Amino acid sequence: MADYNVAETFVSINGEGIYAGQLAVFIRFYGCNLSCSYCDTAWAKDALVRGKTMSELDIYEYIKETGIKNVTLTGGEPLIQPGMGDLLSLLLLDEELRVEVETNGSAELSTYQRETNALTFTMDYKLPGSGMEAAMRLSNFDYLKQKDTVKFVAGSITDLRRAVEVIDRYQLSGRCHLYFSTVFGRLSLPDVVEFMKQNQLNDVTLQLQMHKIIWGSDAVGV
Ligand SMILES: C[S@@+](CC[C@H](N)C(=O)[O-])C[C@H]1O[C@@H](n2cnc3c(N)ncnc32)[C@H](O)[C@@H]1O
Ligand SMILES: Nc1nc2[nH]cc(C(=O)O)c2c(=O)[nH]1
Ligand code: SF4
Ligand SMILES: [Mg+2]
Repeated sequence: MADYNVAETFVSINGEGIYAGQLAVFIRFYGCNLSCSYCDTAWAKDALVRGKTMSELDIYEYIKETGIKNVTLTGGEPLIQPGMGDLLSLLLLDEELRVEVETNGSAELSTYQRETNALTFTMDYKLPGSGMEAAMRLSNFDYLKQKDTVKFVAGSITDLRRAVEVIDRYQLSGRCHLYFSTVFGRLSLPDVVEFMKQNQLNDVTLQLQMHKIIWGSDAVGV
């Protein structure tokens, strides 16, 4: 039984990814090994913030108390928490739950056993504007399944061009979901759509962070 450092827990609608628009219970883990230029959750790795300690059972019981079936594990970076494999195994024993892990692309994915569609990874590929591209673990692409997602958060058209290069070079089209998002408020959205048209990006989904549209970009706990 491991203990996990949890920055916050809440129920909201999922604003991102393949379950966007559906209710989800969020477990936001404390701490991150990267430092993206645009991080909207930098407080969750601030040394002054004390996360709460929760065991696997505490987390499971909290999830069940909410009555919500979509579970999003995020952070910070969830996959640097020791014991994460045990937590995932426990959550997946409950066939009612659908677990999504938001991960930053630097953590090893091959260690997680996945016979089930109830666990999906949304893996960021950090683009040049993040300052963190060198940390990407490219071998993760080999472990992605159809229901997983590679997500590119772009702060410029240069970033979008790099995303297309990565999709082409690693032949990601058709292998998993591909999402574009913008660093919130940073890029002109018509320009992003124009870029998608120009590049005939038939397999890419543009997603806007729905929770920021609903509650504003500075709201926490939503
Ligand atoms: C806060 S991160 C936590 C999970 C993990 N550390 C990661 O980076 O994927 C969750 C998602 O929010 C995205 N994100 C962070 N800051 C953002 C911003 N300012 N605008 C748009 N998306 C942002 C990240 O790229 C990631 O896809
Ligand atoms: N409502 C809402 N949906 C989200 N989907 C992914 C989030 C994240 O921070 O990983 C997030 C978040 O912070 N809030
Ligand atoms: S990896 Fe995720 S949590 Fe860490 S700094 Fe980047 S966006 Fe923020
Ligand atoms: Mg967020």
